[in-house]
Amino acid sequence: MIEIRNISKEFAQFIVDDGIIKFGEFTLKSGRLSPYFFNFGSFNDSAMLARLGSFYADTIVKEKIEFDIIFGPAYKGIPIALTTALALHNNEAGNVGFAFNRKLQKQYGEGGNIIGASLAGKKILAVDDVLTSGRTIKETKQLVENEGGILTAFLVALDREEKGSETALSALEEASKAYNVKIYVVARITDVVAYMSDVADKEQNVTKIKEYLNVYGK
Ligand SMILES: O=P(O)(O)OC[C@H]1O[C@H](OP(=O)(O)OP(=O)(O)O)[C@H](O)[C@@H]1O
Ligand SMILES: O=C(O)c1cc(=O)[nH]c(=O)[nH]1
Repeated sequence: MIEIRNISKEFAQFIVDDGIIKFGEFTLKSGRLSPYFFNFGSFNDSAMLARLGSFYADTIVKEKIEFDIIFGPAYKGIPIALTTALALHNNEAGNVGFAFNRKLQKQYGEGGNIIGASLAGKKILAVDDVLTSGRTIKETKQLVENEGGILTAFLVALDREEKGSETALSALEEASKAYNVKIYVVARITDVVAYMSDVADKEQNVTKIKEYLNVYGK
């Protein structure tokens, strides 16, 4: 019998077991105060980075995401774009172009704020670490359009499954509709909660995430 992979479950296990999910008090970009944090900076060695890239690449293949260029919004999107492009290449899924931006415009040398493949006239898949309010999707769309590209897809490792700020929709649905972009995720916070609920000594932190989701969850 062929066993079907559950990429979301595997990713939840990876980020819990390797301590990527932190607990404490964290102020988010949205201003919300969260008891947990998906800490991208903890993917801090080559083995973890390569494994992370495989999760993005496997999701791209599984979801049959169509795009011309992978774009990584600064800062954390930059290493994600690189490791995803390399993972796709190593999977023999193909050779893909990638680009990323500088947060500050460079005034000398080659100048500008985009590095890598040209986005002009291309279908862009942006990659990022986490989706909370969707504000970064709006910012990325603007960056891509400034270069003449079309942001068609956005892939994040973790959807925190929070509510949107403008409508009754989730942040993901709200952003997808407002910016006309398909949003894909490797895993959701409920996958993380499900995995943590099966592991000893995680009850307190599971309760904290659930309490947070009772307030800010979709
Ligand atoms: O859905 P949102 O509410 O936009 O929140 C999620 C974004 O916030 C953080 O980025 P930040 O702007 O802090 O960027 P950096 O640390 O990668 O520079 C995070 O890396 C996501 O990109
Ligand atoms: O919303 C954010 O700012 C945010 C949430 C999270 O879990 N991790 C992160 O790096 N940023």
